[in-house]
Amino acid sequence: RLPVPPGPRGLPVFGSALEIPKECSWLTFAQWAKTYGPIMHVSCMTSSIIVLSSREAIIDLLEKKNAVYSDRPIMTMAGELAGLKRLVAFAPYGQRHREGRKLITGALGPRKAPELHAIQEAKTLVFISRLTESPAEFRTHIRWLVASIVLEATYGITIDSYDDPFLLEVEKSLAEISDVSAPGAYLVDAIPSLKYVPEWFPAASFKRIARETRERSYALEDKLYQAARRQLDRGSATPSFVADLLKHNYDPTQDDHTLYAEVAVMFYGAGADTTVSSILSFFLIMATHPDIQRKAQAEVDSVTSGRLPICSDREDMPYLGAVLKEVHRCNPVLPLALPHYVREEDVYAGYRIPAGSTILPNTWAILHDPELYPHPDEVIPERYYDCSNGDLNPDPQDFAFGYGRRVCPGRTLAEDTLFIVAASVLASFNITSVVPLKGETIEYRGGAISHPDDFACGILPRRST
Ligand code: HEM
Repeated sequence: RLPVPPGPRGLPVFGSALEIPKECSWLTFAQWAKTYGPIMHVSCMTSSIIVLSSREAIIDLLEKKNAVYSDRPIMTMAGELAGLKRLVAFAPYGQRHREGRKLITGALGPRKAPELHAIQEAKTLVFISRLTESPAEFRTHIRWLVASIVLEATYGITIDSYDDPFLLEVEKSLAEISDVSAPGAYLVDAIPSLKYVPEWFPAASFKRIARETRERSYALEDKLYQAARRQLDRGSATPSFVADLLKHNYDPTQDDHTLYAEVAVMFYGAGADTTVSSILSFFLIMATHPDIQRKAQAEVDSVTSGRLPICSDREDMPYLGAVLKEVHRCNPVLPLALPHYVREEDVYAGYRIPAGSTILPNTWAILHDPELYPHPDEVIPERYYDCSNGDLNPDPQDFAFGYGRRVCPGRTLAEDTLFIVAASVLASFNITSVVPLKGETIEYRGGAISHPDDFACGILPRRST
C-alpha cells in the first residue's frame, strides 16, 4: 500500500485536533506545508484531512478529477441534525445538488445581467447618499447594501434599514447556522453515533440546539419564499429569482416549491457575509494606500466624466479591475474554500488519499506564495499588467471563488457588486486615516470566513476636499 501524504504526527486519539487553531487555521496549515509539502495529511480525531497548498495539486485533483472530488464531508451536527445538507453549499454531490446549482447559474447568467445591474446600481446610489450622511456608520451601510441587493434579487423584498425585523431574523438564523457548523464545536461530529442519543438524555443539549436551529431555519426559508409568492399573487412582484421561477412554471409541485425555497435561501446564506468582507477589505486597502486610491480615482473620473459609474463601465476600468484582484488576493474571503470530500480511495503523486478524507484547498497559501505572487504582502495592482511570464500572478479570482463542480455560482453577482460599490465610492469620496478599533494593527481574522478587524476610517466627500 502507498503511504498517505506526510503531515504532523499529532497525539494518539486526538491527532492534530488540538493544534489546529479555531481562528485563521489557514496560516497554521501554510506553516506546516513548509515542512510537509503541498500535499499534507492531517489526522483529526477520527477523520483524515488532506490539505492542498499548491496550484498544481488543486488543479490536478479538484479541477481535473472533479467527478471524484466534488462531494462535501458529512457534518453530523450541521448537515444531518440541523438539516443543512438540504442546502446547495452543504449538499452531497448528486442529483439534488446539481438541480440547485442549475437554478442558481441560470438566474445569475448573462441573460439576467441587465435586471441584476439595475438593482445593484439603484441600491448603490442609496448607499452613497447614506455614506455621505453618516460616514462613521460605513459598516452598517455596507451590510445594508449587500442585504438589500441580495434579498431584492432573490425575493423582490425591499429592506429599508439594517434594523428591519425581517433582516434581523435572517441574521440570527445565519449566526445559529454558523455556530452549529463550526468545526470541532460539537463532539457528535467526531463521534457520529452520538446522534442516536435522545434529546432528554443528560449532556445531550446539542440535540435541542440542532432541532431549534433546524426548525427556525426551515420557518425562515418558508417565510421568505411565501413573501415572494404573495407579491406574485397580488401582481406587485418585481423581477427576482423566485418570481422568475414561478412565472416559468405554471403548475409547480410541492417538490418544486421545496427546491425553489431551499435554493433561494442560499443566496443570502452564501452571498452576504462573503461580499461584505470583500467590500470592507476594499475600504481598508484604499485607506492605507492613498497612491493606489488616487490612480483608481483618476481612471474612474476619466471614464465617467462626472456621472456616477454603472456596471457596464467595468471593462473600461482595467486599473480598478486590478485593484479588486488585489482585494481578493490579500483577503481571500474563504481562505480554505469550503471543504471538499472524497468518497473513494485515490492515488496522487505517489501517495494514497484515503476514502472518506476531507480535502481542504489552502487558497490563502496559494495567493501568498512568493513564487506565484512576488512580494505577496504588498498591494501591487500593476502585477497583473506584466504578462511576459504566464506562470506569474494568475488571476486570484480563479482561486478565491473555489474549485471544480463546487466553484461559487455567485461569482459574477459578487464581482459586479464589488465593482459598482468600489467605482461609486471612488467617484464620490476620499477614504483616509485608518484607525484600528482593537489592538495596534488591523489583521484579517475569522473561523471559516476571513474579514478585517474592526477599524474606523475617514470618508470625505471629494467635492469638499
Ligand atoms: C466576494 C463574494 C464571494 C466569494 C469570495 C465567494 C466564494 C465562494 C467559495 C470559495 C465557495 C466554495 C467553493 C468550493 O467549495 O470550492 C463558494 C460557494 C458558494 N457560493 Fe460563493 N462567494 C461569494 C459570493 C457569493 C454570492 C453573492 C452568492 C449568491 C448566489 C454565492 C453563492 C454560493 C453558493 C450557492 C456556493 C456553494 C456552491 C456548491 O457547493 O456547489 N456566493 N463561494
